[in-house]
Amino acid sequence: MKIAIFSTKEYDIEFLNKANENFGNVHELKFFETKLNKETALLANDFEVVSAFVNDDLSRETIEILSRGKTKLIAQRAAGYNNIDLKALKEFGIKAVRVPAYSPNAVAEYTIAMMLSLNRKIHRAYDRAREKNFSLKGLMGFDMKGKTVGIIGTGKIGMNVARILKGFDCNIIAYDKYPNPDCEEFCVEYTDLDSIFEKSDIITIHSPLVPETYHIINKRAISLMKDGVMIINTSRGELFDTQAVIDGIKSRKIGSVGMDVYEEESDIFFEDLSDKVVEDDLLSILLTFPNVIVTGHQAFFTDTAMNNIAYVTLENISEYEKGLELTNEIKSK
Ligand SMILES: NC(=O)c1ccc[n+]([C@@H]2O[C@H](COP(=O)([O-])OP(=O)(O)OC[C@H]3O[C@@H](n4cnc5c(N)ncnc54)[C@H](O)[C@@H]3O)[C@@H](O)[C@H]2O)c1
Repeated sequence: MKIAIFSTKEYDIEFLNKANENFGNVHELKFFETKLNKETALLANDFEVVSAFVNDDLSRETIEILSRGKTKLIAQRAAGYNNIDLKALKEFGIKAVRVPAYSPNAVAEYTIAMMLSLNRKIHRAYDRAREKNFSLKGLMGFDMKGKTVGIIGTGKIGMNVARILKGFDCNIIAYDKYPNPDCEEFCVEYTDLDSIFEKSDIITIHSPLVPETYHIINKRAISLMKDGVMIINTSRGELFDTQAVIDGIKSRKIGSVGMDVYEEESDIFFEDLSDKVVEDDLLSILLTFPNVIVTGHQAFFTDTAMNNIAYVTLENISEYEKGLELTNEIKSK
């Protein structure tokens, strides 16, 4: 089957070609480096299957253009699918599949890496050592043992964060719209959202981006938090009200922030902009703070995750091709 694969970097091509060998190279993969959006959708005119990544824009307009061509299936190479208009998919008779769990460990481990780096100021010590500055001034952290960590969203990733934090002897509290009974073994105590804000030394978010979670970290939430709180977002940028987070850092209410995602990341992340002027003022401000770590949506990026993403994407497409039930179908509500 001919598949138009958008937003591809060298590493995507490598892993998808390798996975295709497992399927006897039956899939005809056409790689497009460009993002999929209403301007580029015509490139997929002749393809029954289109594969997209997190910052591809599958809004109604894009889907309508795809529907005028041959496209019948969107294969999302990710777990989250907030970039896809599900109502439009239904309207235009296009199905979508995703990779629900390519490696929750990858994202959970990265979340912990961010926590530890911010706490122990590894990012600052690294820069200092390169300048042969071995002063410890400003590098003091805190023991993780006994600290209260609030996890918002205890699905596959949030639960793995709890599993790792149990090893640090943290006190783990959580909020989830649908609490996960499997989390109990990691000593997770469920509570309401405001209590998470009020009681946590560290808050980490692992819920999807849905209308209820949009700007879940906002001015009001921040006002309830402990002074010096650490907040980590490896989920989706829009869970942060970025301006409110910046204000919270400036007022010293927030002690540190780790962001692997950003509200306006779609034209910025995954690109090398090192010789360009970045026009995004909020991002520019965030990058000036010593107590903020911003990374470019890399929490998923391990060899295990890349293998799984490539393999499950092609398996999803094979199911479609054979007319089988789509195990990982994204159902419109
Ligand atoms: N940075 C990255 O590289 C990266 C990679 C993969 C996933 N993610 C993000 O991580 C998110 C979580 O992934 P997952 O695999 O753990 O998903 P999951 O579906 O297993 O878990 C999500 C959890 O959030 C809960 N939830 C749903 N609505 C909620 C609400 N309104 N308030 C609080 N909790 C709510 C669900 O009940 C569930 O327990 C994804 O949606 C995606 O946005 C980021």
